[in-house]
Amino acid sequence: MGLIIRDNAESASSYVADYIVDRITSFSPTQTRPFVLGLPTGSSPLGIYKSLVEKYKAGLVSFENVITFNMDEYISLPPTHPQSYASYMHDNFFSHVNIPPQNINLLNGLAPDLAAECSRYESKIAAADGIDLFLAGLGEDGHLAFNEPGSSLASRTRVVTLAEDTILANSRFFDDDVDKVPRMALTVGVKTVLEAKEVLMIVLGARKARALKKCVEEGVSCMWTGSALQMHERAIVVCDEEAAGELRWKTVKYFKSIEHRESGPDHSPDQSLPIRNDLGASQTNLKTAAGPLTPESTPKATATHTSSSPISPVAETAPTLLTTSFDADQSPVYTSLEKEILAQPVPKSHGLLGLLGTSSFPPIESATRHSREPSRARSHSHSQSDGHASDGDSETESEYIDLEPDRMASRLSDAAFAAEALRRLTPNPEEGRR
Ligand SMILES: O=P(O)(O)OC[C@H]1O[C@](O)(CO)[C@@H](O)[C@@H]1O
Repeated sequence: MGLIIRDNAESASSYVADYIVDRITSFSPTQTRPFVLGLPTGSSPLGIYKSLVEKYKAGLVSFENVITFNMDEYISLPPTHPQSYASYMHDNFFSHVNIPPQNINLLNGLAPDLAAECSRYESKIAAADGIDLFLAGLGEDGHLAFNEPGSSLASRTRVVTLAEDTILANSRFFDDDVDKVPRMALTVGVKTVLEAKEVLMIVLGARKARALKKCVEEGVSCMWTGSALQMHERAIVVCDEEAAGELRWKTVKYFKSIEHRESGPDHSPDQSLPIRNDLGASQTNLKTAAGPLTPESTPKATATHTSSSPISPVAETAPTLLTTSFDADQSPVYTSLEKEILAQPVPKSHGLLGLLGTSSFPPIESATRHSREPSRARSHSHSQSDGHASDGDSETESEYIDLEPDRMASRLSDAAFAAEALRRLTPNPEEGRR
């Protein structure tokens, strides 16, 4: 999952609008090969729709060969109701662009058989050969479409009961009267969204900060269904600074650094947008924890491995960035980012050394304590004084600080090998001072 952080809602929305326009134009849709776009409602996408309408009016994009599927609709509101999502889409987008009415797909919250309506919708998505790009928002309770906390991550289009949090949040569109908010809705499922070829999620404002943190920094959970995007190979979350307000500094720094490293001082942030490549299909400059994929950073002659498994944005970074490509002399070909990582000092962690595959190991150290008996005594007296039970063998981290040559080396049968082992061991600096 990639994360793009912009200063404010306007620049985040314009990033997304540029992205969508680029995807549609590079796809070059035709009547027989239309571009299929999934769409959300709510306050978050308003700036995106405004920008898309402007771009259409400026002749930068056409929706003539675009098919849309909206993600959700309230049950019981007629399409003409000002707060129905059908009205919302008509007012904010469809009536301003050249999309043919037959290309618009909306869930009908008044259908006599709601279950049949949901199956019809899934079949229609399948008949359109799936959704190319699903634009999504995020609820304050972390919902993706109307997949409220507890929704199955394998769910499909269905009838749902809205959560109290959502009813409260959406009451602002119903004269602040919670009683006017419908209690039920139709929504595409989490799996329906995950099956899209690409997902872009817009998250704006401080009231989404907690949900964004849950979805980006914590595990995939049915209690925060937006977190399911971690399982998608082509998912990007675009947020503003306010929504990013509860993310860890490490997370923000990491994702910003990917963008900056990619674009560099001479490149505009537009370099982060999808770029059409000469293979015919449009290729997206995705920001993943395994590094961005761009035609520039992925020369055709080389193969760059990017993991398709969910990757924590916070934890492991460097090991996943190593390119597995080689030039004619079988020497590894590294990107500038990888060269930068490889130039960094080798961490003094034995666990990472193996992953880095370097031969410059630091001297072998033994974790054997200088003397076990005094340590036991310390541990024992400590456990007695603080009143906690102890088996008398507990070992605290501080007890491991004193290192000495591994005495086991002297027991090696091969004398030359033992001498070499002893020579390479690091003596305990305290030893000499005693
Ligand atoms: O942007 P808002 O108004 O906070 O709504 C969040 C999300 O909730 C929904 O309204 C319900 O799915 C989405 O369409 C929207 O993305």
